[in-house]
Amino acid sequence: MTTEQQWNEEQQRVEDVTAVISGRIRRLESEVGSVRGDVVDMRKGFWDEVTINFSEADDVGETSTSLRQQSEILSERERRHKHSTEALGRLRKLLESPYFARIDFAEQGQDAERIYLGIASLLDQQDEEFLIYDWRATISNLYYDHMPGPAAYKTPGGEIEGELTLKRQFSIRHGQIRFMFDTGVTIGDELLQAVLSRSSDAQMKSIVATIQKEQNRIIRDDRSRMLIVQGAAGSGKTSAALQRVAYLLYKYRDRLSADQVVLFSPNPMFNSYVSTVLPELGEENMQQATFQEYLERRLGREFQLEDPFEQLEYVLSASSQPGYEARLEGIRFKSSKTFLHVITGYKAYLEQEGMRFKPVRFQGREVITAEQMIRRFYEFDPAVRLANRLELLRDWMLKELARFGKEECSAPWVDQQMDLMEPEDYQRAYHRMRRKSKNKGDTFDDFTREREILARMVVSDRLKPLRKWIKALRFVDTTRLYSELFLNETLLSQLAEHTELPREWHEISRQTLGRIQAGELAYEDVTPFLYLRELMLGFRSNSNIRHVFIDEAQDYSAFQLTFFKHLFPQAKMTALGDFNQAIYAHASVLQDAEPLYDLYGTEQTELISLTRSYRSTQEIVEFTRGMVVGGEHIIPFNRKGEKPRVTEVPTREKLHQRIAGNIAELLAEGYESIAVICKNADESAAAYEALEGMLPAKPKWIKKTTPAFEKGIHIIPAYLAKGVEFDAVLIYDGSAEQYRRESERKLFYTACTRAMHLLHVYTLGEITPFVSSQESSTYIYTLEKGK
Ligand SMILES: Nc1ncnc2c1ncn2[C@@H]1O[C@H](COP(=O)(O)OP(=O)(O)OP(=O)(O)O)[C@@H](O)[C@H]1O
Repeated sequence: MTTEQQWNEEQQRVEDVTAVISGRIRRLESEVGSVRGDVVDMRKGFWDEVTINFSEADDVGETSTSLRQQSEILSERERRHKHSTEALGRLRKLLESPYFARIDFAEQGQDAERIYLGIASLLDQQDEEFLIYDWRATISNLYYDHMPGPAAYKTPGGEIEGELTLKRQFSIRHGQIRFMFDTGVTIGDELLQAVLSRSSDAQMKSIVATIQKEQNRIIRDDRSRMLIVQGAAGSGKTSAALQRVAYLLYKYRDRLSADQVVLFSPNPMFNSYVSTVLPELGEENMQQATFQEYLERRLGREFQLEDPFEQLEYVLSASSQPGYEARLEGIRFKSSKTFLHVITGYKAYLEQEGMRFKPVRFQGREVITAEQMIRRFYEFDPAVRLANRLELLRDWMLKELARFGKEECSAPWVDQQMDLMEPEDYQRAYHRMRRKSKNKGDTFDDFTREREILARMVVSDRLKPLRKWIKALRFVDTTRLYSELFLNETLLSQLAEHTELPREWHEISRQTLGRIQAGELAYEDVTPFLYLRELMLGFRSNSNIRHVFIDEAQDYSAFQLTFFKHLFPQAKMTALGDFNQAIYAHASVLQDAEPLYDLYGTEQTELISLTRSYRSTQEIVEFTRGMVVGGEHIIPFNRKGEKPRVTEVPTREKLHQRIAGNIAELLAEGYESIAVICKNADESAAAYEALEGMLPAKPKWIKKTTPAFEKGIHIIPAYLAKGVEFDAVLIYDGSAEQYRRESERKLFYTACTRAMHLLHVYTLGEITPFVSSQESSTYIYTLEKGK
């Protein structure tokens, strides 16, 4: 316990530090104000101050120097303005809450130094001593990694040893200490308790004050090229990822900017959910994207692309349709290592034989036939890489096309076309001719030359799209090449190197080809298709990105991760996920970590596991962990709540009455975010329609396109609830009818683990085996009889 005197001393310090912060804010405000004034003024006067006179050659040089100088001054001021505005933002945050912890550390043989930790550093008036240390500074590690007693931290100059004599935590708001206490074993169980007991928010929160030791390892990992985090539901993977971004931006601030970091997340709503964490820490947000957005950008114009949710909806809802099992087998196969191997082997095969090209057609005639192209292509030196040979072919084709164009000038259609030409076209031709004649020293009053140039112009205009098409290597028939894998079983077996093909291969092929013919690509085909294309034509990459974060990494296949590697060749990767939440039908990259290690090699790869779950109460974790393999390793955080309830109802009408009644009670008790989690979109639609009129407040029906996450009552399919959390979760229908297949186990687990404080499973008829196989003491069961 801290004494009153200690409290008063600390309060006094808070006031002293706050006064320094206020002073600095005032100073910076007037500076920012005046810099902003300058910038605005300069913008206004920009063109007035530079002399524009292009009439004399000398003046041109002078003018551009003058322009350059002006623009340099302007951008320097803008940089300063941005810098000052950011500093001001951080100071305002510090004014709210200057620090959250104090540690006293005595280096060997020296007196203890008091170190206060906050979201940014602050020096005293003389710029000599740190009043606050940034939580990301090396010395701050002492707070996260050590309990009172002997302790050490690493600096670039070596390890500093000593003793941690005090570890104190604060909650400070508006210059007042709300609570403070000295902690022992772990980072403030009390503070963590307090933080976790709060109700959920529409936005994810920063966890700087309570980062746990194992999470700190993730945040500060500097060595690995590939960092894999396998963590239980609610173990703080996303939180740690975001703090890691903040850490990297701080540590490498002279060479890393926020736009060089990208976070891939499962859907747009999740993006909005996490978007405030970095700004809350005084940092600019990283880039955020979904993999689907990328795929759409690359292939969306050529095909109608199925998205992952459509695929999942099919998997969850179409089990009675013919061809269902084959599609499932196909999904698994197409995301497997074998298929990745098939695609890479196929490329090697194509270097020798089997290429497919589209002929160059002009007005219904084949200008260059596919056979000619194939012959040419395989005549190039086989030692030259496939992508380079395609470039050689392209150059040859462009020459062929030019030759064809020349010949075509005398074709009758060109004459006709020339008769239809407008005066502007003549004007253009005239100028062109003049230019050319000047170069050659000719005169241009020659009727035949005029005709010739006009004809060339007509032909060239007509051939322009073809040239563009050739330059973009669109003549490579990737669709035909990909289809070939499903048309030619012998070839596929050969490429699969005796790995047995799926049992229903014929049906899989039929489905794949059918979709391609209809101009569609199933989700499981999109990445392999694009991968094949990039292997042949060369990978498009973004070398500016230095850090890639992949959240919900279990939802990706090894194929997709390989893709990321090529896409971001200069980046380090952090992949965070939970194999127990792998809800897609394809093999999860986290199920078997081998492909992940293969990506950059064991040497450069590190795996960190998080087993402690912070989101849900102890009772909810004890209930949910029984549903998954290895669940016994998940450790609940010691926060008590009510046992989950399971209520079996006889009719749908009763189900809706009970859920509506329950929501009304929860709202009355002050719960602010409540989710009715359904299995899929159809069930959510039905639930929404039935419940909408029965509830005291309007619920939000969450769809895959919902852009932002808000507080309130949500009706949501389980797969969209991934990554987010709610105060109370009501499972709409946890019956055996809905959740019994192995693939549905993880979906059900994901749904239940979204609950922070309260979980209630409703079931229409017999309860899912994932609950009934549980220890009955982990939940309270009620059976409602009657019709
Ligand atoms: N060290 C911590 N201090 C305070 N809160 C924490 C800490 N770690 C995690 N939490 C809280 O636990 C909850 C779950 O965290 P988060 O969403 O990051 O977990 P996750 O592992 O990504 O979960 P899931 O895989 O289930 O989506 C959040 O409310 C987060 O604020």
